[in-house]
Amino acid sequence: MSAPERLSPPPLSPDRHWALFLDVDGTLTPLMDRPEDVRLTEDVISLIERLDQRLQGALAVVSGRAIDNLTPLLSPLDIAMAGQHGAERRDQYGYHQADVPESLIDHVRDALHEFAEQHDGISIEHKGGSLALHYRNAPDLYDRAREYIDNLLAGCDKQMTAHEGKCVIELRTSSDHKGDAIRAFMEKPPFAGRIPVFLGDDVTDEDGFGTVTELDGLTIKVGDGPTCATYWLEGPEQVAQWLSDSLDSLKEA
Ligand SMILES: O=P(O)(O)OC[C@H]1O[C@H](O[C@H]2O[C@H](CO)[C@@H](O)[C@H](O)[C@H]2O)[C@H](O)[C@@H](O)[C@@H]1O
Repeated sequence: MSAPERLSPPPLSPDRHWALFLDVDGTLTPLMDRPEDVRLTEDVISLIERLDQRLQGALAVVSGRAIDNLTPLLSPLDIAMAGQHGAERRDQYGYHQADVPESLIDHVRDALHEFAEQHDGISIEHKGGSLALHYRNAPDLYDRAREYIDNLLAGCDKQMTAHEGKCVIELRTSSDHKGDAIRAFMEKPPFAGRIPVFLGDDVTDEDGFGTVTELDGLTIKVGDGPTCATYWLEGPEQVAQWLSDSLDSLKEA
């Protein structure tokens, strides 16, 4: 992986059939101190709605958030979604979730809350089948948090794995990743037979870029950081502009 070359993506052209996959935090919306304070603007919601119609439903958000959390965030949209980095998916075929060993999740959740109670600025997000420890408001505590998590997971026979994101350590039981979710969507209508396009900003989006590259699609990295994506956009504002340009371009069909 290398730093992106900062090649601007062209808008989606009307002569091809595209399937659009969108990350949420850092891509559709700027990062904020607290995940629960994030809102999508009405403009972005409207763009997604019109693109979803134009692409005949071949649009999905692919997020680290839980679907239960994405649903109100994206309201009133009723679109395909993958949550918890691919551990769950919801589309016209129903809801699919990787197996969740609940006693393990409960044990790890309690241990993480214990750590958070002892360390100001640390917060825990419980997503159902996975968990996240946020340290954006206490970045100096990263080393201590990572060591605590490594010890905790070693004591659980490594049935969960830890993944780094932006000021967050995500703990998952599922080995599914964003690329697996995109591949699963691409196997069925309305996605099947189309060219996938994925926009994402974080380390965990690299799995999505890898899969989309294998499927001969387009990959767009948002913001700084090493990536295997081909194209680059500076931030959520530029993403919204690209979505708007793509919508205009697709209307020409
Ligand atoms: O895959 P995404 O849709 O980008 O979700 C990744 C994680 O996003 C959220 O955390 C991040 O955004 C927060 C709000 O801006 C920020 O406070 C935090 O530091 C970031 O890591 C979300 O809370 C996580 O569950 C997602 O996995």
